[in-house]
Amino acid sequence: MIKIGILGSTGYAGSELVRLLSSHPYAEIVFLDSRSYENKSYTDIYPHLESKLDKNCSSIDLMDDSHFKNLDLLFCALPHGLSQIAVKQGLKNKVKVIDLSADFRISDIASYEHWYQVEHLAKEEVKLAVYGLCEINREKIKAANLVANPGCYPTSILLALYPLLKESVIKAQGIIADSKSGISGAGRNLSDANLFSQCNENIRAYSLCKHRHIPEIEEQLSLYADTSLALQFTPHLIPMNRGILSTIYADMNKNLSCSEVYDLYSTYYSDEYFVRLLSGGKLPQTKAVSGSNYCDIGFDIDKRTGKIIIVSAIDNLIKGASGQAVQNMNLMFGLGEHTGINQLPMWP
Ligand SMILES: NC(=O)C1=CN([C@@H]2O[C@H](COP(=O)(O)OP(=O)(O)OC[C@H]3O[C@@H](n4cnc5c(N)ncnc54)[C@H](OP(=O)(O)O)[C@@H]3O)[C@@H](O)[C@H]2O)C=CC1
Ligand SMILES: CC(=O)N[C@@H](CCC(=O)OP(=O)(O)O)C(=O)O
Repeated sequence: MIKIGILGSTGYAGSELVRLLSSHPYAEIVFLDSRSYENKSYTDIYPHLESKLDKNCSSIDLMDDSHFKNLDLLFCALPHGLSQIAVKQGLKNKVKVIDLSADFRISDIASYEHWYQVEHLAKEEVKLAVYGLCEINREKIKAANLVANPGCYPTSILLALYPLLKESVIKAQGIIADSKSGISGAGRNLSDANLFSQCNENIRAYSLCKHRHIPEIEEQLSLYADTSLALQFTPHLIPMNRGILSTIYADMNKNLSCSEVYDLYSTYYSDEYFVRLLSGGKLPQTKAVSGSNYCDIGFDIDKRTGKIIIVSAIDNLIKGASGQAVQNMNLMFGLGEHTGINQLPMWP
């Protein structure tokens, strides 16, 4: 069994992790960290896990090495800026770490500090981190001690663009990504902007030209394209609990038909368990991936404008966070990649 500690276990990402690990055949949860619910039964907070998990929360003092003694793996599901000391302590105690925050996703520390407006306290560890987009970095993840789990918007955009940039099918400059997210993407913390009465029957764009995922996405896309690039990214909040739909516009570099582009995508993804390529005019929708670790991708080419429009859908809390984190765990511990995360989507 893999002995696991979870920091930030009561947040939305943390609680989905707990749900998935509770039925994972090789996972044993050692501690469920929480500042706010110390000594409370986890199922008092999350009743859907009743009789599946009999454990109280504990507030973990990260400076106490004894917490790491019996651990194989630490998941950090804390808000960004708070994982750095935890990761340092985990690695020092020879525990593998998967961090769900943005703290280790960006290799350019100056860029991280600029976009996140915090000083990085674990700069050396950033060099050890592998960007945990499983379909693309699988071999590196298998050997990693520290995995930076990708952001939710980045996962939906990067998987959609990877084959096209690798094969220079599209121009690297001028890509536009327009994404919509359900409200759980904002986490469980109370905020005026996330009140039901302000989100329901409402759609709004936010963080125009300055969303914190921009440097993360650009860094990865630049690697695929082998040139630096700037992405136009606009996120929207929509009145749903979960789900991300990204619509991405790019200029074609080559005069290819839809079936040729489909074949190209297939060479990258036909063996990928969690990427579903849609054909025959079908397009992704959030409900068709809800509750699952799938990323659905569809596209069309507009011959009038010379653009390809790619649409991708994920569940922000699963492939966009906790499902991908478990996929990373499976890779790091030599398990079948879909162990514990092969739930089919819910419908309706
Ligand atoms: N929500 C999503 O769709 C996604 C989230 N992520 C990432 O996962 C991480 C967790 O996100 P999410 O679960 O949404 O966030 P939440 O706000 O829902 O949960 C974070 C949890 O961390 C704990 N915590 C510990 N210290 C602090 C602190 N100083 N301030 C606030 N909370 C604290 C809190 O639990 P307690 O008080 O019990 O200790 C809180 O419930 C973030 O880094 C986020 O970026 C990544 C991809 C998608
Ligand atoms: C709807 C909403 O507010 N979404 C969050 C992004 C989700 C998240 O938690 O960020 P990471 O993926 O980097 O961890 C936001 O825009 O900040």
